[in-house]
Amino acid sequence: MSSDSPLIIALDHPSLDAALCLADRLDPERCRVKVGKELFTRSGPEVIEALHGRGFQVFLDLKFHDIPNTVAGAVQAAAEQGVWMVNVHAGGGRRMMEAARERLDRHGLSTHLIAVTVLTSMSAEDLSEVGVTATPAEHVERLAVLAHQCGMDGVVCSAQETTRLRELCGEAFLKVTPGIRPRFAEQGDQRRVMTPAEAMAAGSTHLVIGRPITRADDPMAALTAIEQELAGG
Ligand SMILES: O=c1ccn([C@@H]2O[C@H](COP(=O)(O)O)[C@@H](O)[C@H]2O)c(=O)[nH]1
Repeated sequence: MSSDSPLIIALDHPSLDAALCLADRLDPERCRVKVGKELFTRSGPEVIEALHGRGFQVFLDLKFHDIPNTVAGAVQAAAEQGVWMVNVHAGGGRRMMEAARERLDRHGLSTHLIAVTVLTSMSAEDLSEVGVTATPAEHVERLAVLAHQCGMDGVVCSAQETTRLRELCGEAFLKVTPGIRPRFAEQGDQRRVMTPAEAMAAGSTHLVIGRPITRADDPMAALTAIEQELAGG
């Protein structure tokens, strides 16, 4: 089943059962789902099969970052499980991203391959502490242009950067944006945030939303409120 919705729900749960409990309340026509490091490390590929069995398209968010040969193999393994999207860190560089692209193409695997630019939890101060003197926006632009040149289908960035990336990399280049915070939600550890409606207006193609839904007292009511915000109501 495929969804026209831009919403990707981050199933950041500590067990397979907890993740499927929420997935069973979600509708694969209304959203996609994301499996990240915690859930995948606990449950392994079984979670992907279980979500596919329920009709969901799955973004496997493991942010691969290693030498080119290792990342190419990991991306191939993910794509062979039939996931809709997989990602690598753009900071792994040109040869790493090109190796991942080449591996998927050589095996005729159509999984979307995207690159993480600067984590949405990072501020200018965080970047400077790890030796990056550019602003988050400047560094995102640099990494996104590199990812585009390397044949990535898009990037993970914050919604604050998408307008500029649309100019630099075009409409078709995917802009997958976590750090989405509806007005009712807490910011938590995220630093470069936007509301769902602001993010779509700025040019995000997909919105990744976790805790504002998964930690809500009523997750389905939170999802409905976000859908209504996006519908302009
Ligand atoms: O830059 C990034 C890349 C990935 N993420 C992931 O998205 C979700 C966001 O969850 P929230 O609870 O809505 O903050 C989470 O799985 C992250 O690992 C990100 O936030 N920023």
